[in-house]
Amino acid sequence: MSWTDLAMNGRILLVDDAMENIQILHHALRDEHDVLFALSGEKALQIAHNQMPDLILLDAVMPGMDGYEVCAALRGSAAVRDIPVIFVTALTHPEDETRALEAGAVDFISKPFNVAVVRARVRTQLTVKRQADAMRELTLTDALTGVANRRSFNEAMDNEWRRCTRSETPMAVIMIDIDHFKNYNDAYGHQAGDLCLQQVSAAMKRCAGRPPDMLARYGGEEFIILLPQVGGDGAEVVAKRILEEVAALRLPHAASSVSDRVTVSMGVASVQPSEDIDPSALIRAADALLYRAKETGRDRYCISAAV
Ligand SMILES: Nc1nc2c(ncn2[C@@H]2O[C@H](COP(=O)(O)OP(=O)(O)OP(=O)(O)O)[C@@H](O)[C@H]2O)c(=O)[nH]1
Repeated sequence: MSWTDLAMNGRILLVDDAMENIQILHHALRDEHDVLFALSGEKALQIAHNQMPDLILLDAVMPGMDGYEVCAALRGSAAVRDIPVIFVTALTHPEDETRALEAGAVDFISKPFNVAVVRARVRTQLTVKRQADAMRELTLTDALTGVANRRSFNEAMDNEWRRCTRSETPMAVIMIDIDHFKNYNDAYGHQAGDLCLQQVSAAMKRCAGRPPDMLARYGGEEFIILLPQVGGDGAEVVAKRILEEVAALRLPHAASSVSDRVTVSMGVASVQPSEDIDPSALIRAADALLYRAKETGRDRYCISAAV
């Protein structure tokens, strides 16, 4: 994506209780962006959650929920916290501007607005937002395999742990390690090793692809799968599928004592999350079971009922 593209084709949500203001802004932005609108703060929050706009242009003074309250509500919700907000308002005092910025707005446009200025400011904020998104993506993704990294996994684990505690649903994790991977590198070279990691991770991703599931690279050749709202039985189905998918890759591994193909070992653990248990206990349990899978012959999974 070029620098110019970064500033175009955004999804912009216009929030104003006066339809004529929406119309002017819509007219100004529709050629460059996909424009949504809401006539109240309440509706704006609903659309923000459902449509995930890239940017919100928000009127400060509205009946019912005003712009400051909408901004605070957006900042309080993890799902929409990062959507930038530009205040658009007839208020002209520096205190109004300060209040908007303190509420979390990234910019402030005064009414009556100049269409060219609005367009330019929207382009700027869209570019900043997209750069921030790309940066976030980089910090949460493993560069070699494209799957989540350990940091991203830890974040998801904490969030899902809380969610499963609240909803009283179980959680499972599968710790996965490629068998005799050191020998693989030694036999085929580091580049082939990298390719193997990419192929095995892609195969595993196909096995746990439901929205809350997460595959992450946990260490060098160690991966972990987070399965929220899944118990031991469900996790075992995923583990079996992984054995099959990795076998189906048919990647030669002449330096393995287990098979002439690349294989994996897994530890599968599940638990009913609660505030009394630390999420790390589940990971430790999966790790111990992975160790047992290695000890008892590799190319298999070991599972325990619950932590
Ligand atoms: N090619 C490649 N190799 C990696 C990468 N990260 C870690 N490794 C290698 O993975 C190997 C891990 O080896 P060990 O932990 O000794 O285990 P193993 O050989 O897989 O043996 P078992 O786990 O007991 O089956 C080491 O040789 C690391 O250098 C990577 O990004 N690319």
